Amino acid sequence: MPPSSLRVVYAFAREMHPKTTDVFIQYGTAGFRTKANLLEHVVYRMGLLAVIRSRVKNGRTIGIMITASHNLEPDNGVKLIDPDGEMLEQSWEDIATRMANVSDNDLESITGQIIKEVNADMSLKASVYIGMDTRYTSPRLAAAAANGVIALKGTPKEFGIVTTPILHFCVKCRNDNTYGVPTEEGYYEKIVGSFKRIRQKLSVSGDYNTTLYVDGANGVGGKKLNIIKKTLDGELDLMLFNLGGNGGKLNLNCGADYVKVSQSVPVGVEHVPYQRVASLDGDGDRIVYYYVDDDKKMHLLDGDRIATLLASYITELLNNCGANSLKLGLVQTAYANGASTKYITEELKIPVSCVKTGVKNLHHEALKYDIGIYFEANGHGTVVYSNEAKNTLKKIDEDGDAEQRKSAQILLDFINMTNETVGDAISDLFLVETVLCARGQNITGWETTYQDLPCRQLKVTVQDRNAIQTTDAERRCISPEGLQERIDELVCKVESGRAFVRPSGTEDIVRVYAEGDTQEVRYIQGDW
Ligand SMILES: CC(=O)N[C@H]1[C@@H](OP(=O)(O)O)O[C@H](CO)[C@@H](O)[C@@H]1O
Ligand SMILES: [Mg+2]
Repeated sequence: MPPSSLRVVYAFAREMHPKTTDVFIQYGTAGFRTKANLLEHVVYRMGLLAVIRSRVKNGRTIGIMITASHNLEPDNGVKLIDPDGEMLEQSWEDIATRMANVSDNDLESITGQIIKEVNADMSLKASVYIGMDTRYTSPRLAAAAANGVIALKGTPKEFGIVTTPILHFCVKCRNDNTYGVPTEEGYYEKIVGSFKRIRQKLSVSGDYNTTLYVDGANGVGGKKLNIIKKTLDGELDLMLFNLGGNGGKLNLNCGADYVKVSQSVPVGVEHVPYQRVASLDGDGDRIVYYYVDDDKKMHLLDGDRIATLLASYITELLNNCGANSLKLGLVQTAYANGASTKYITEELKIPVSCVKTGVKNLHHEALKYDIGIYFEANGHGTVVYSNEAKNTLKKIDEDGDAEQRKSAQILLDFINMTNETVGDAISDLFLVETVLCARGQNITGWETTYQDLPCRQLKVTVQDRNAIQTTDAERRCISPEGLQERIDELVCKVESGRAFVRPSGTEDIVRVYAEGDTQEVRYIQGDW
């Protein structure tokens, strides 16, 4: 592109999407996230960067998602999606941060520098998919992203309001047409279609009940389930709550993050004892389950539970079809409940690894297995399958005996129902429902597999959260000096005690996590 036309681009940026704040913003665990009114220039610049990234990837499609997930309505955010539907490659996070913080005057020269550094051929075509969540600030930001793409002569395609995982899925399909059709309908066809196919093979039996209540967090996930609900032909009876009407506010006292962190039931949901409820987050990439008992006590079945449920079922199917040579493993973070890790290692006898917080870290570790299951305790996770795993199962489906073929077919549908690009509340919901149905199990049956250790998570505001540095997958602190020794002193007095602190990558706070064998311990050690 000749320099004169680039100059027009930057004049346009100054005019239409000026940088109005000097507050430094960083590409964190899940992209840029802050108050929506501070983001317009950042999103425009991410439009420019997505075009550069697409050209570095030979014109393959890149995604831009406008969302602040579980944050409250005044916030918003933006993140880039790489061609395989994965989170942006880590080395580009610094590039994104540089581009977001430079002054309007220096935008032109920095962009030029970056184009050189990454060796982008600016004569190539570039394609960018743009999606957004339901926030009232999202359309304006999505338009800024599209302006950025057009400015560098890329081709934007706007998907409107979609869940984050739907956009990841579409990006992947656009670059790999064997995965599916890159549209919202293509997504339903693959995920929901596979669910219905499996249901034809499994009869509803035992304690399983086809009614599922859903807390939609007043976000996009509930809205999409409302579309899906009409196509389920009675295979699953969804009762949807918190769909954004009746004055319900996005993520306010509802949704997966609220339920997990506050360990309380969301507002806006009718509570019937022992009825299982699935709670989604604002952009539909996280899910946790819960129920209330006769005493109105809430029982939470979080991401660790979902991971163990899926891992045990997949192991069972692998054994049934004689594909035991495939290596299956589970990936967690330090926030995983100690009881779940013990159950996975001692009962399921499945290898488990612990990595740093953030889905990208879990995803990459999971890819090391033939079948890698990863979940954050907060309900963000999925399963990834290697080509070797898929081919082995297809071969069994062709050559195996009747029993083996039956299990291989169920597993192949199970794979099809999985959004392998990223954690996906809708896909995970269908996976969980499939396992419970196959086992004739209700939510209390699922819960009995192990008992969670009581735990608490707190947020602490400090002057400089980056003063805290960690090691060993964030489980130990190396700075400031003396902090880890003090934690150790407290923890060693507690049976099954474990605690750690780490700076958040999405909020300006430090997170403190502690667990022990009884809830009371918390009061004895009042200063936790
Ligand atoms: C303890 C916790 O839940 N942390 C969350 C949170 O990250 P922090 O870096 O802890 O702020 O947001 C991430 C993005 O949604 C999510 O991946 C992660 O699990
Ligand atoms: Mg989310």
